[in-house]
Amino acid sequence: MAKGYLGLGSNMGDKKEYLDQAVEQINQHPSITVTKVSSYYETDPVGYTDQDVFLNVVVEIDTDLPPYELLSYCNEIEEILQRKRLIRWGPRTIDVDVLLYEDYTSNDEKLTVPHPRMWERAFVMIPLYEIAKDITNNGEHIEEIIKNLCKEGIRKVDYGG
Ligand SMILES: Nc1ncnc2c1ncn2[C@@H]1O[C@H](COP(=O)(O)OP(=O)(O)OP(=O)(O)O)[C@@H](O)[C@H]1O
Ligand SMILES: Nc1nc2c(c(=O)[nH]1)N=C(CO)CN2
Repeated sequence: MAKGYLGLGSNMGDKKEYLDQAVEQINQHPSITVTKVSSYYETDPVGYTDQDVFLNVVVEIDTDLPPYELLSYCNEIEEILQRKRLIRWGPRTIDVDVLLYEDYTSNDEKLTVPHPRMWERAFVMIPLYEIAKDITNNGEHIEEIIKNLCKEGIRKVDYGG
């Protein structure tokens, strides 16, 4: 069994509903169990900025799927939830990224793990820190990494319940 972390983002339509459906789909796979879900964060768009704000969460999973099969399943969920790929870093109903998979590393274009841009993305690191306090990157603790990130444009959303 491997522990992994997935980053989810949505900035079209009912964003919370897309995130909730994606988490449900992840958990429905017979070889994946969702063990933790972060709070929801409303985040200003990074990269291509002329688009709606995102809603982001990070989930922790236990899985028997090997990394590429996990990626395929993440892509399948994006298809199911009808993500449209029109503009790079542009609007999407749902984006599911593989952030971490145990201590596995891969530099393949199809699957780069750890996700190559995660360490500089506050919309990933802040929800990740909520559910994984001991992550390190090249010996640097997640707390230190977050200290050096711009936290503007990241707002925790309380949906109640
Ligand atoms: N760790 C990873 N998680 C998800 N996709 C990955 C990963 N590493 C490489 N990829 C590849 O990245 C490709 C493009 O992914 P995608 O369109 O979701 O990028 P994006 O979400 O717009 O941007 P970003 O990768 O910066 O988050 C996918 O075809 C996928 O194979
Ligand atoms: N705030 C925010 N910005 C983004 C996001 C995202 O999920 N949240 N995803 C991107 C491509 O994966 C590009 N920019």
